[in-house]
Amino acid sequence: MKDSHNNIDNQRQSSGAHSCDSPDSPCQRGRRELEEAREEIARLNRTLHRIQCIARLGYWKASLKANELFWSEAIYDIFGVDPSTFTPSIRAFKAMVHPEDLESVEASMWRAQETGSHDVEHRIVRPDGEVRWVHELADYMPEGDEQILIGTVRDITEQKRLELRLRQLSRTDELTALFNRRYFMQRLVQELARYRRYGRSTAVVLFDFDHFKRINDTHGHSAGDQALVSVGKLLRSKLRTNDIPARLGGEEFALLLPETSLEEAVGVAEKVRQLVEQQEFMSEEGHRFGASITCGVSAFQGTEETVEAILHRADQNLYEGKRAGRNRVVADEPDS
Ligand SMILES: Nc1nc2c(ncn2[C@@H]2O[C@H](COP(=O)(O)OP(=O)(O)OP(=O)(O)O)[C@@H](O)[C@H]2O)c(=O)[nH]1
Repeated sequence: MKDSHNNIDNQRQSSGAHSCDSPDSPCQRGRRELEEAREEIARLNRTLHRIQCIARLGYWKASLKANELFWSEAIYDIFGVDPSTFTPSIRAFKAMVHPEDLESVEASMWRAQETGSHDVEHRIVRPDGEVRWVHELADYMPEGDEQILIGTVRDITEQKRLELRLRQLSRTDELTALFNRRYFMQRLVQELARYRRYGRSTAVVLFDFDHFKRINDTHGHSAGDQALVSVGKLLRSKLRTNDIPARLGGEEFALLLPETSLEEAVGVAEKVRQLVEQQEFMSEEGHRFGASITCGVSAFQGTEETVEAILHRADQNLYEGKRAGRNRVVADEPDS
């Protein structure tokens, strides 16, 4: 009887059907394979995380109704929060969106339910106060009655910084740091559209230095340049923030004054004229000298108004001021 038991045990052990002790048993092999698979997944996750960090890209899944949000590790890095203490939720995410961008983020999320895609660039404010730009791209995938968004978020702060810098450069006059002619003309076209639509009064002042050639000849070309720079500083510090002071080229400047009547624009031009008159400029040898400007002022008027017409009137007024003796402001006749 005992022998027959031993035989059965031997048979079981040799077939390996029920023992996990032997390293070659299917049970142990299974455990090893499972362990290796886990390690492989962990390795892939680390690689994926690394790649996401390099690309500054994270992925997320949001359940809109349940207010649930899953974040991949890279998003915690981008948002500057600690995964061990921060629990993502749609509410918590929205609290970190820059207040000025929240409306467009929410609008894009709602639009996604119709168009199928969520695509928005916006700023976030991290807990340390740093503001970053992100680009979110997601697909809308309803599951039953749950509204699911699955997507990516990419840190585009550096790209935005360069973009903003480029935009700034493309509209800035190099010498005076005022706006350049191109930007002035773009804004003038926009303001004309606003005037036509809402009837908002907008005025233009054109001015240039009097006898600038003499300034260059007497005090040196770089003193002339410095005079232009000083006027740039003066305009930037003395005008309202939504006024557009520009250097059109050479010693010719322009002010685009939104929400400003002809009468008010004459006041602004007169103020600038007096400020320039009171300013002391410096020659290359360190000698102080004075200068003056002549201004031509015009404002949008009538239903047939064009950009060319308002600039032409302002230019004619400037010419008239030069002819009448310089250092003065000449404006359109009201309702001319
Ligand atoms: N320093 C300097 N001079 C410039 C610049 N652009 C133009 N000028 C000079 O500005 C002078 C302008 O001369 P004009 O157009 O005859 O005018 P003006 O001498 O100011 O005389 P009025 O405008 O009639 O009062 C020229 O000598 C130009 O060479 C600049 O960027 N820097």
